[in-house]
Amino acid sequence: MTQQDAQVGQGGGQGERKLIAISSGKGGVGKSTVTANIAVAMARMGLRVGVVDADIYGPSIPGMLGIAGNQKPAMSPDQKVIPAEAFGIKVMSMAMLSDDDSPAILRGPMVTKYLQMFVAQVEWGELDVLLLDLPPGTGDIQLTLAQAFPLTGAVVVSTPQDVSLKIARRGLRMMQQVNVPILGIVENMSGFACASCGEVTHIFSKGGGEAIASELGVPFLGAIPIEPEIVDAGDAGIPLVSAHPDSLAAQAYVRIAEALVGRGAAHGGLALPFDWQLSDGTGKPADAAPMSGGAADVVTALDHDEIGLMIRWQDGHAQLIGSRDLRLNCRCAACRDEMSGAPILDPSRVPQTITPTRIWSLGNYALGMAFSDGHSSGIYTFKALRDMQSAEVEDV
Ligand SMILES: Nc1ncnc2c1ncn2[C@@H]1O[C@H](COP(=O)(O)OP(=O)(O)OP(=O)(O)O)[C@@H](O)[C@H]1O
Repeated sequence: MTQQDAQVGQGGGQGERKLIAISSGKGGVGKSTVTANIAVAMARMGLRVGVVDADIYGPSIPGMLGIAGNQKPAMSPDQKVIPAEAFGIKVMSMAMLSDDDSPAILRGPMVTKYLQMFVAQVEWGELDVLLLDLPPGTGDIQLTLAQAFPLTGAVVVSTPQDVSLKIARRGLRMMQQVNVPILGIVENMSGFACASCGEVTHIFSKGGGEAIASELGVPFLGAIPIEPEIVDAGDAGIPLVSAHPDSLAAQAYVRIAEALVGRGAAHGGLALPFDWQLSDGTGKPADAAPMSGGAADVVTALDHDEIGLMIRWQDGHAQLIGSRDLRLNCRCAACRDEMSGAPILDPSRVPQTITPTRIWSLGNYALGMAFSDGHSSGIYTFKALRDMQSAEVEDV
C-alpha cells in the first residue's frame, strides 16, 4: 500500500472503497447537483456514501442536502472531524468551516492541503464510495487534486452547448494525460422534459456528450434533462432523487449511480436496469468491458443504426440483427401461436422501414422492445437474441 492509500484509508474502510471525483470544465453545469443526486441514489441502494465538497470556492453540497450552513462539525476524541449527515450520506464541506458566504480565497497548494484533510482527517467510518465534488475548471488546481488522491476515476459533467463540450474535452484529455481513469461523461441539461407527457425537447445541440465519449473512447454515463423541479429540490435541500424519484431526471441519476458502482450489472454486463429511448438516445446503457473467457449470454454493449441492432457479448462476439428481423422474431402471444410456436404475424404487414423506438432491460435475462408500428409486448431473451440469424460483425 502506498503512503497515500494509507492516508486516505485512515478512519475508513479500505480495499473496496471507491474514490470518485466529479469534475466539470466550467462552472454552473450542474456538477454539484449531479454529485448530490448520485450520492442519494447510491445511499438508497444501501451503499455507505461520503461526499467531500471539494468545490472550495462555491461549496453548495450542504445546502443541496439540507445541512444548515452554520452547523459546525464536532471533533472526535482523537481529533478527527465528525462529518455532517443527511439522507444517509456523510458530508464534509468548506462551507462547514468558514463563517460566512464569502468565497474562500485559497491558493492551489492550500486547496490541496484542505482536501487532503477532508479525505484523511475526517471520521468517515466504513465507506463504500467517497465522492469528491471538484471545483470547476481544468487548470492547475484540478490537476493537482486529480493527482493528489488515489482516485478510482473521474466523471466529467458537461452541458450540451459546444463551448461547454469543448472545455469538457480538454478536461478529459488532461485526466487521461495524468492517468486518471475516466469513468464517463454525463450530459446535464440535455433537453427539456415536458412534465405532463415526458417528451424531451432539445433546446441546445444534441448528442455532443455521447460523441465526445466515443471520440475519446470513454463511457457515456447518461443524459439528464432540464427539469425545473431540480432547482426547487436543490433549493429546498431535498435532492430530486429523494423528492421526485419517479421523474425522468431522477431515473437518469439512478442509472448513472448504478453504472458507477457496477450495480445492476449482471456478471460484468450492462448496468441494469436501463430504458433506452432510441429517438434521442436517452437512457442508453454505458458499454461494459468484454473479458477473456466472458459469458456468451451476457451483453456488454448495445448500439443501433439504420440497419439494425448491434449487440456485443461478453465473450467478444458481436452481432448485427436487422430491425425488421427483430420485429419478425417477436415471440409474444400476438405474434406466435403459444402452443405450436408457429408464426401468427403476417410478414407482409411488417414495413421494410420498421425500427425499434425503445429498448429496455427485463431482469438480467432479456430485453423489451417497442417498434415504430406500435408493437411493444415482445420479450427477447439474451439466449434467443444470441441464437438469432445475424450478420456476423467481428469476433475479437
Ligand atoms: N438538469 C437540470 N435542470 C434544471 N436545473 C438544473 C439542472 N442541473 C442543475 N440545475 C441547476 O443549475 C444550477 C447550477 O447547478 P450546480 O450548482 O449543481 O452547478 P455546478 O456545476 O456545481 O456549479 P459550480 O461549478 O458553480 O459549483 C443550480 O441552480 C441547479 O439547481
